[in-house]
Amino acid sequence: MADQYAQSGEDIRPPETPTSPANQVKEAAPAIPAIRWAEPPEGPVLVLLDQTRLPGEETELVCTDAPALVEAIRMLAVRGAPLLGIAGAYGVALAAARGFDVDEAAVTIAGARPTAVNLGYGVRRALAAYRSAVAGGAGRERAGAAALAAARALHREDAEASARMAVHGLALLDEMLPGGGHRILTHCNTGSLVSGGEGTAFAVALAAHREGRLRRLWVDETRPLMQGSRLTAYEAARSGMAYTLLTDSAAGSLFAAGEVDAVLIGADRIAADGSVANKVGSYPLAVLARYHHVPFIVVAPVTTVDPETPDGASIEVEQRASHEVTEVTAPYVPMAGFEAGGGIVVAPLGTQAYNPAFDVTPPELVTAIVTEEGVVSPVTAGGLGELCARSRQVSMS
Ligand SMILES: CSC[C@@H](O)[C@@H](O)C(=O)COP(=O)(O)O
Repeated sequence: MADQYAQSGEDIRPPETPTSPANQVKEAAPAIPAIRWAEPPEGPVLVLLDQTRLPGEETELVCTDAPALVEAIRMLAVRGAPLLGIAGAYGVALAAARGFDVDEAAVTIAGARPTAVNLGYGVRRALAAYRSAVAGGAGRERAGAAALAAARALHREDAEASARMAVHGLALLDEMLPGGGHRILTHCNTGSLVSGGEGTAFAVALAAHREGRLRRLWVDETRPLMQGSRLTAYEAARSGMAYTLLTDSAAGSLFAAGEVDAVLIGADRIAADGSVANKVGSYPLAVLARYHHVPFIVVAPVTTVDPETPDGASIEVEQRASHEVTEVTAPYVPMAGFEAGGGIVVAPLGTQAYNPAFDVTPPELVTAIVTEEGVVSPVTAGGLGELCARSRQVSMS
């Protein structure tokens, strides 16, 4: 493997020790928060860090109503399961605060993308708070305040969950890989850009980095929208961790070279049987991990477990436009209507692309699921009964 690195002309070998000076701990999160609520005089508005512009520009996108938020969600300015939940909750509060039809807003926001279960959860939670305030005699303003309080609570809880996932995930890594020096492969983006805190899978890698136990984060670029190269590499670079970017299709040779100790990914929806929907390309990694006897670890909050979806076949996988594959846009430039991306064309005009945003990994390929409540193996636990029960409790709170 060392020879192979040398041939590329660039020495990307892991540092001699995990705590070498090059591996300094810095702040991973962008200077602008992924989401924030602004009160008057700026608001009431919902302000998003426009993730389509990263890593080139850190710019904000201001949403004044539900249709603007729906567009931001569809074009992936705001994305990732936990953050979609938070955005959904704030979206309901926004509709209330600005005098729009709250029920209509809730329906359109919840329907913006189908796979991440957290989006609907966040919307329902804020809507329930709004309705219960109305039922209790509150006027529009007080009911809106109740929806906003629910959104803020979800935002805070997600940050707390993220911190606890990091603790459980790092303990699991240390148990599975005694000796430290973890070489972790991750896919898509699961850091502070998808969370009220430091994220899911990325938060675990960050914890390992801070403890001096991360030797290298291997970052899949994540075709076609490059969440890995644009966002995860950006967060990894900011944190000062040792990381290397690879094309998705290079993962096989990386496993074969014995360079991966564990795979850490997030999830958009976990079915009751332990099937995991995550960014397309996750399932092939699970197959590779099994073949190479490498743990495949999923990190997600309890709210991503969906007791109402019995199995993987029941998960709706979002299909996205052909142009995301037939054109290369860097950064991804949103265009009205989504008919064309306005990028560099890399396929014959008119080519139809198969472009599922997610794939589903069956439970037998999942070594462990890490939540804020602890670690469970879907196979040895015989399903996710307890986690489902917990998720039901949380979603009714
Ligand atoms: C905690 S993030 C888990 C997933 O939401 C993440 O891996 C992912 O697949 C995001 O997909 P995206 O299409 O960018 O919203």
